[in-house]
Amino acid sequence: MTTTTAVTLSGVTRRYGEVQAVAGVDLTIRSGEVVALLGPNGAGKSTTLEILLGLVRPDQGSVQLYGQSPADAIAVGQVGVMLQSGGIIEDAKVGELLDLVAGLHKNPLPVTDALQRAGIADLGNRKLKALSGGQKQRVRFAMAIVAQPDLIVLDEPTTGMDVESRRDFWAAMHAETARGRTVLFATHYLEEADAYADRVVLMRAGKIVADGTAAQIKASVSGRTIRATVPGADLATLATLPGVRNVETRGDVVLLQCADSDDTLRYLLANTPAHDIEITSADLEDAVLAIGAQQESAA
Ligand SMILES: Nc1ncnc2c1ncn2[C@@H]1O[C@H](COP(=O)(O)OP(=O)(O)OP(=O)(O)O)[C@@H](O)[C@H]1O
Repeated sequence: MTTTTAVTLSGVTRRYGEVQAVAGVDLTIRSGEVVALLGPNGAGKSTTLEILLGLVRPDQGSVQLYGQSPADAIAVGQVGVMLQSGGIIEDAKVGELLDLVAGLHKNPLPVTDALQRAGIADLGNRKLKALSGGQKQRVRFAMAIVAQPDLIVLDEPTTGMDVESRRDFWAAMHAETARGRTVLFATHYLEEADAYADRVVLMRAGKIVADGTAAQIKASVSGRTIRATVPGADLATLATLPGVRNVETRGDVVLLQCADSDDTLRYLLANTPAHDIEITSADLEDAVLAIGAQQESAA
């Protein structure tokens, strides 16, 4: 089987007034990859997906999906989309809406199959406006897969779902990826990226700041954050301690991102009046900060 390229973004930028929402993104996704686009609020994930889908024009750069424009790829049913809002007709019944979407495509799944795969086989006769947020997300998922697309693009698909629904949703998604579909999803959650993606693309301030497997990303941000009250802290000295990646202050509170928190802790206790010390594992925010700090110091 030859490997085709599903997505090519080259030098894509997009500005909204003062905000550089996307600041030069190059991204290639091969057919069959499951890619998480990870990053904090405002990182540029949604704008990147909107550009990729041809919903927003980039100021610069180009986009191809399967070697075509996004509009052409979507028109032939190669792309299924699940965005955060829109796409739903509140007064319609779930089955009617799916019939409508299926009718736009050449080779759709039977609607009952799409509903079943999305875990909402029992909701076909319910009106959209009577559904919970999580159930509506399932309907959006059914709409995304009914055309049997090669590529599924999802923007924060599990928003509004409880833990059990999230788990069911990802099981349904897993069944789609097992069918060889290419998946690109935006998320805030490192755990979702970790569990479900082969590849994690980390965005910050409109740029891709890391791109690799979840294991590679985690290895690059391994370490701990020490949070301590350090009256009169000498930040310059703290920043030069071996293994300290980043130092920030909030008043008297110092936050130290450390590769080796034991060594840093020993130093703080021996040489400073540090107290109220807490040590936590790096979470996504720490990861983004740590990788961002590395990028800035390398620039
Ligand atoms: N239509 C718009 N008009 C003005 N500013 C916008 C618009 N869309 C996005 N932005 C701005 O561009 C930046 C990137 O936003 P974007 O929604 O792409 O980020 P995101 O990573 O998807 O964030 P979130 O996780 O909160 O959805 C933000 O500062 C946002 O306020």
